[in-house]
Amino acid sequence: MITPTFHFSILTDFLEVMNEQGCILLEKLEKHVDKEPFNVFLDITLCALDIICETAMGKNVGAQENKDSEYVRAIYRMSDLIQERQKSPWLWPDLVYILFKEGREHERNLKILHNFTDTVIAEKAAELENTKKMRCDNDTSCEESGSKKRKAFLDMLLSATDDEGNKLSYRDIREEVDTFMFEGHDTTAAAMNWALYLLGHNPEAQKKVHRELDEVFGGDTERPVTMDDLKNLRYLECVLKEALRIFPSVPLFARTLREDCCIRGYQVPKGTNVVVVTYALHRDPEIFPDPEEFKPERFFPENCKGRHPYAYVPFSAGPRNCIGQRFAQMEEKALLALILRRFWVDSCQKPEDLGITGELILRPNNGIWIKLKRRPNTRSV
Ligand code: HEM
Repeated sequence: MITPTFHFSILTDFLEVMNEQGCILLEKLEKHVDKEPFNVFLDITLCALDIICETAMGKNVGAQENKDSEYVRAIYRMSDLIQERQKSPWLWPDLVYILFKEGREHERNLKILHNFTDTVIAEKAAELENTKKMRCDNDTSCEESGSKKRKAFLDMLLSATDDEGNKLSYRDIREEVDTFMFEGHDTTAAAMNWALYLLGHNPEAQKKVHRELDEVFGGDTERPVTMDDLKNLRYLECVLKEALRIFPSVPLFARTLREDCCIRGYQVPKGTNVVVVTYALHRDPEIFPDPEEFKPERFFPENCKGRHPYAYVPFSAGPRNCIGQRFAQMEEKALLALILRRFWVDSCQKPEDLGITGELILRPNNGIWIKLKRRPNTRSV
């Protein structure tokens, strides 16, 4: 019911948001050009948060300009609380959790998030009622006093129906939007940070990205990235795939076996919980020789031939795979293109300085420290 909402035309609308928010990010990065190393992790994360808020809910929360807003603080506090709770089995029962100060804090923050989402849903539902009375040109863009109105994922959910014509309840919609808010920005933010870190350590690969960007943009560092540009950035795509191989944003996920199966000669009965550790799977030297080496060429079409489709699964696979995959790939590519067509990146950390942790998301606990230089021969228009 939801997957079709990710069709091409809405993704084009989303690219507009990515360009707008990407420009704000670029202005923030400009301040660091030719200066000391700085930690780029939060800048990229707040940009990804603004993008998901606007595309999922149609609401600009301005996190990049105001990281201290109540809603933004509640999102980050909730992530910390959830991760802490996951590691503390005695806090798992709800009745016990609420007796602890963390449990009460969890309740308070959840209320802030739900109030925000409820208000946005109510506003959108009212807006939808109003626009129904107006002429809609097609199912992705409505004409209101002559201007094209951008659609958010929430608009799609409000009008989505199943095969019998039933609509989603407000509660279902809120759950979907909240899931998107959480799944849809930390993952892409981590992926973009890891890609910058890897490029900053691999100047040859970075030069190839720059060459490709120059071919596609002709040295123009200002114009928005288009869908056609994204299609032409083939080497950058391989870079992003290789970054997700080495540092998969979701380093493991679990499934319950629905039937008995045999894994490497071991009989595993149905009902067993299995964990797919992508971080390890992606380092199988038989499939990816020198697995710790960053080699985007591994993902050239000719080099992928014959590779098992489940040897590389950063977005999982099968019926419960990631529904935001295309969105994520588009966001990563667009933002990396915006950043790299303007700047040269140097990474300032050794792998052991990263403080890699893999709880819900594979993160560098110490941030990503980079230096930026302006690229020569780029022109503003
Ligand atoms: C680089 C970015 C991303 C990566 C690596 C990623 C990876 C994954 C993985 C591995 C799963 C399966 C998790 C499990 O089964 O436990 C998943 C599920 C999911 N992802 Fe993503 N994701 C990314 C970005 C996004 C974005 C941008 C969105 C939304 C816009 C999104 C929405 C979802 C949702 C809703 C699910 C649950 C699907 C279901 O259970 O049927 N993801 N993702």
